[in-house]
Amino acid sequence: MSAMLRLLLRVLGLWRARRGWLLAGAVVAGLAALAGIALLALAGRGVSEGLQNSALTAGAVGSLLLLRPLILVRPLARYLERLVTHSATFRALTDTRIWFFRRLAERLPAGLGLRGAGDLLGRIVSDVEALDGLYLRALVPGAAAVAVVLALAVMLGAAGPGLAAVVALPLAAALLLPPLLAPAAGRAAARVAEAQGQLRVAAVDPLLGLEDTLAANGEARATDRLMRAGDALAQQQKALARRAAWSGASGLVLSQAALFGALGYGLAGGEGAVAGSVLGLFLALGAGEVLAAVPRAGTALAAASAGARRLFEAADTAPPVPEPAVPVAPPTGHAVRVEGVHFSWAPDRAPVFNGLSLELPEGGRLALLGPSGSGKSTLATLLLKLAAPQEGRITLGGTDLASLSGAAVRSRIACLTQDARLFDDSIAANLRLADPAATDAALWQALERAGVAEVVRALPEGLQTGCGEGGARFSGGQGRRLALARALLAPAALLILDEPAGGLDPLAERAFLETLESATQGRSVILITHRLLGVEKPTRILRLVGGRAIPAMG
Ligand SMILES: Nc1ncnc2c1ncn2[C@@H]1O[C@H](COP(=O)(O)OP(=O)(O)OP(=O)(O)O)[C@@H](O)[C@H]1O
Repeated sequence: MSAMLRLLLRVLGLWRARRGWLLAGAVVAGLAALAGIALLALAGRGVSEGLQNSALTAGAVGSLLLLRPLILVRPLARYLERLVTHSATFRALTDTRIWFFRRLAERLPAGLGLRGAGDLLGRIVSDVEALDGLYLRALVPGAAAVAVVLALAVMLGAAGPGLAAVVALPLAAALLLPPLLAPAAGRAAARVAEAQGQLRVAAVDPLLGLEDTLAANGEARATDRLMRAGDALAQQQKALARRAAWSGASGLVLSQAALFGALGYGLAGGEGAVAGSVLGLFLALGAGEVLAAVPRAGTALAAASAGARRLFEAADTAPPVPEPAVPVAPPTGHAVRVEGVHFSWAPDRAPVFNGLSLELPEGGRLALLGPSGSGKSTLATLLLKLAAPQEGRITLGGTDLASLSGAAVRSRIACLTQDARLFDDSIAANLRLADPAATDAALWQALERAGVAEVVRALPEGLQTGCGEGGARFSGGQGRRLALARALLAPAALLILDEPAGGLDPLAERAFLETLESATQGRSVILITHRLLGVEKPTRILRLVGGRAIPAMG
């Protein structure tokens, strides 16, 4: 329980900025519940006065007159409760998603790594969504139920302490159900969240690689995996539902016990106890409605803590490249020196670099060759400060990358890879990722230099044309040129081109490399490639061999 409590308290900590809304929601919910209780208390009083006196007494008339405004207040309070609690939840969950996204962005700079897209999608969508139960299905109904039980105890206590004991005690016991049931439900909810994650991976993975799935006739296997994941989820959900049903039934038993208590009080007390008994019956009925939501609070707490655990698990992994506590000011120059760098991706992985050293003066054009797996892309990752060397250092304009913020490094060094992704947005929005303040004229200039302005001009919607997911609207070559235009827009002095023409047909490849040569004039360039076609004009050629760079002849 304490682990669960810690998780839930940490979630509430994330929602600190929304505490005004959250508190207001709980207060309005408490007031709405109390309005319902007041309504039934007045009705009970009116009925018991009527039972005791044959004629309508002033008290009975007063109660009935007060009922009228309360009948209106109650639905209004309910409406307000929904409005405020849901607004509070949406705001809190939005904050959580943004917080989680930021944490992921800091922790996965070199890509998703071993975490699948489906798994992370599940965490950012469903696990965050499960947190709404903490507030909407646990804290809010809990606050309302506590307010109601307290009000009942006071009102019935005034009528007779015995009455308060037989009615309010079973209802107060119902308040203990969520904390009692939550730990066991928590384990079931954790299994449901895990199974949901597996289902999402089973669905998203084959869809992300749909062409490959179809090409390998893998639909049947993908469907089978999906079905098994669905069955496993259904089984875990059934187990959780069983727990929810048990806790619902226990809550109902306690509400019935309160009703019987009121009835028994009347029967045992004779005529003098009728008024109290009727009041007790009405109040127990009214409280039953509010308390009906309480047993479910246990499962909601469990589901929220399972979601929180998965969220924090991903959010708390150590960032691969810690930011310096006080970053130094970015240097003015942009010469690069790699000095005795040792690097491996993980302690149990073979090192990629064993004392790598190289230099690139300002304005230099370095071609970096090497067989597959020799670490060419890894060097780009280190230069972009998306990973950090375990030994040695890399300097930019004489300043160690370790003492610069990642953002400062990436504002001086831009990268274009063969996998450069166009996002499902307009051409303009895709280009402005590199420079949000760029004017339309600057966009056109970049498109011109990337040799793709003609293509865009011919589109009816021009810069506003949507690219489709992954740039599906364009051919491979066109997409590459749009990505180049984006890289050119970045005000970076050093451009890393990682297999920029990879995957294009020989003619398109040559044409694209020619465009690159002219478009990147005036900047330092590191061209990562398997082979040189002769179009490139490097000032220096190095080959990566055995984790070091040696001069090469192309
Ligand atoms: N993000 C990553 N996480 C873990 N390991 C990685 C990552 N990127 C590369 N590696 C590993 O580092 C080693 C070097 O890979 P890298 O991609 O740098 O080589 P490369 O020379 O660019 O190869 P290619 O020419 O095939 O692209 C490989 O063993 C690869 O598995």
